[in-house]
Amino acid sequence: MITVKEAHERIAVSVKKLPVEEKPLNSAQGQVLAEDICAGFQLPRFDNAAMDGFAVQWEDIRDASQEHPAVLKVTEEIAAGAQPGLPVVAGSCAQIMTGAPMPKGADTVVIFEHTSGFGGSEVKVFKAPEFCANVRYAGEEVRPGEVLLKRGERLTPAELGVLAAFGRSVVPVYRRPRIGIITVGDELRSPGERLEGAAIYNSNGYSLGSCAIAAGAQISGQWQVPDDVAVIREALVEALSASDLLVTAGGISTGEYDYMQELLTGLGIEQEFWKVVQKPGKPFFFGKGDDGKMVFGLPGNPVSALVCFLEYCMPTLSAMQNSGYHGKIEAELVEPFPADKKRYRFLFGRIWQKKGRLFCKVSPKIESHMITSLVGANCLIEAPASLQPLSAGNAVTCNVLPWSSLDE
Ligand SMILES: Nc1nc2c(c(=O)[nH]1)N[C@H]1C(S)=C(S)[C@@H](COP(=O)(O)OP(=O)(O)OC[C@H]3O[C@@H](n4cnc5c(N)ncnc54)[C@H](O)[C@@H]3O)O[C@H]1N2
Ligand code: MOO
Repeated sequence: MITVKEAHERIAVSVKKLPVEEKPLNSAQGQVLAEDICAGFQLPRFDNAAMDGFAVQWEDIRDASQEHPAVLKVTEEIAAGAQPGLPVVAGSCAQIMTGAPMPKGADTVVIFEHTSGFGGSEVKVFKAPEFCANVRYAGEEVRPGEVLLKRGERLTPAELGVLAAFGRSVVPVYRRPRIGIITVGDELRSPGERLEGAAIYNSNGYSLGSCAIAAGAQISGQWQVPDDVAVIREALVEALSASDLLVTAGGISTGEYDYMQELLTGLGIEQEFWKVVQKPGKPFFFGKGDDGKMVFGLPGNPVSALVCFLEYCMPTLSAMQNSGYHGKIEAELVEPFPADKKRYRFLFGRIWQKKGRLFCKVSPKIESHMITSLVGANCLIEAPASLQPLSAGNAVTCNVLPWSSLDE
């Protein structure tokens, strides 16, 4: 048996980064940038109107009022995407739309609500804005060559919007990890099937698959197999050839029908460790193929499987994409934490913020078969082995779930 820390270390040194690929923007969401992206041009590219109205020389309208409007000759209309034709000179102006380039000579835009309106050859201005109001200046947002996005950033709507604004149609990203998920057990049935006798529904396939997608992975296949050596072996061979990383759940303990460890090593997966001093998830297995493919053998209990995935597989999937994994934070217990006497313990719970301090408590259901202990949880709380339960007021480490956030 090895410690949680050693398990992390063994896994971390085994990670191999995935190759870089050029991906069309509209299919790159959630992938990780493989290069810094610099601005190819300034933004805005040219001075332009921030509001619909009239591009004017401020000197002409500075004293305009309802009673004494300034009257200007309208020389042209400039729509967004059009080029101005004539310069604005003293006594003249151009009707201009938001985003349209400012004509030469104009320094200010008067919004149309403060004028007699669009359409005439003359316009009355009833109210003057500040000098240079309603103009967006070339380069005020981004200078040419400026680093816009850094390698290692995950592409969310924000990054995708920025890339598109600079005309990128493809983007260099680390390939998504292809993950194979095998769930094992004679008792398993898929949701939608009829349950008979002592059968149960396969929840691990779904919860682990969902975690993998949250980590930016691509599921290469899901295999739900009975406790049958030949069938499991076939699934393992298929899944290994289709995946960069393989996760199995179930059959990894020491029961009569727990074949996974033997089958994996029999297929040439070199065992790095099997069994970690943790609760839940003691019979956790990790090994590598001679091609470096990583194999995680998770225990079948639904909470144990998820704890192992969150603690070990999520950071691995991030590291394979050269992306950092969000850090853990400390919070103060408001209720006791049932520390284990011998094993490092993980329990789902809630963390929240109050007056600048972080507090947490464990979910009411804490056993490793209780999948509903996750409902309403937003973090995984952890604590080293201790002969006494930890009391309210003690600090513990929390890992906010990747799909959750801190409560206010
Ligand atoms: N004598 C011992 N018995 C057990 C030990 C031990 O050390 N000595 N370890 C216990 C611990 S801890 C765990 S965790 C489990 C892990 O066992 P396995 O990985 O072999 O898992 P299974 O036996 O296949 O299943 C355990 C449990 O989980 C249910 N299960 C399995 N797969 C799914 C799934 N896809 N969806 C929902 N539920 C699933 C299964 O029906 C069992 O109830 O072993 C303890 N026993
Ligand atoms: O360690 Mo097992 O994973 O407690 O349930």
